[in-house]
Amino acid sequence: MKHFFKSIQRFLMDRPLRQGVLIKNRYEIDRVLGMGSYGITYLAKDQKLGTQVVVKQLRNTKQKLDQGMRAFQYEKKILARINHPQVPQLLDVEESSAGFFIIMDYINGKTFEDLIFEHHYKYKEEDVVQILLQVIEVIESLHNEGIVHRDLRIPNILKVDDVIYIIDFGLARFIGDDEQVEGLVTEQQYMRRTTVQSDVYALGHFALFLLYSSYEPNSRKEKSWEEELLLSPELTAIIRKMLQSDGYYEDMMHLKGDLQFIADKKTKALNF
Ligand SMILES: Nc1ncnc2c1ncn2[C@@H]1O[C@H](COP(=O)(O)OP(=O)(O)OP(=O)(O)O)[C@@H](O)[C@H]1O
Repeated sequence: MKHFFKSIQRFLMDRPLRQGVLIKNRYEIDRVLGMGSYGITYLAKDQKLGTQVVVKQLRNTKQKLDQGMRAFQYEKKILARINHPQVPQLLDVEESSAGFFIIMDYINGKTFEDLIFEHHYKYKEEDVVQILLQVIEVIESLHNEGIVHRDLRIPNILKVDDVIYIIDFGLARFIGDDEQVEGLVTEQQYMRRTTVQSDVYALGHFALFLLYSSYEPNSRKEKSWEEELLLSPELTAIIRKMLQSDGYYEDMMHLKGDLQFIADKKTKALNF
């Protein structure tokens, strides 16, 4: 019974804000975009500028938990540090009895998850090389600022008119700012390390996700991605190195160099 009342209380406390609610007397809630474990993300309107913004609210039930508050403060600090045109900019913060909110740019685009699963885009090797080069350009500058994203997946990489944007810095960390990763399975551990290699590793999976969009299975037998995708030996070697199956990339610059080599080779072949 006690447990039942507790869950009802939690449900009521964590109900998303209604449409029309004003944050900081300025940001008018429109609708919920997503509900994560610590936060609720809304699309809102900045009444002063007439623009759309994203409001991320720390769940009321998480305010008293160290972990929840730490996650909120960390995301705020990371966004405040980043100043990149392809990353949402931190616009405002509200920390009062009304709640804890981060206000940032709204990136009105399509995620690669939307593009693959809703719009049925099929990415071929050349496309993937070009997309990776664009993503790496952004990530490399984050790394130069001492930040690792640690959650580079298809729902967090967007396209707006052919320009790539990176969102969701909820798991981002300053490089070397270690934390416990016990209890995670090996693959998660790789992605959660606070080193640049965790982003390289995640981008290896991102690349495979894109490449599988144009894969048509022709047998029921389970095979490795190398056997299924039949990529060029050069791209196979690069992805294997990204996934640390065969050496590893020290940084994004080396990865970019290898990808650029493939891209240039393709252009040269076309010019003949
Ligand atoms: N700046 C932004 N611009 C556009 N859409 C955004 C932005 N930030 C978040 N979103 C969208 O809002 C939704 C929820 O975002 P968010 O990533 O913050 O939380 P989540 O994915 O639900 O949870 P978690 O924090 O556990 O990843 C996602 O669909 C995401 O695409």
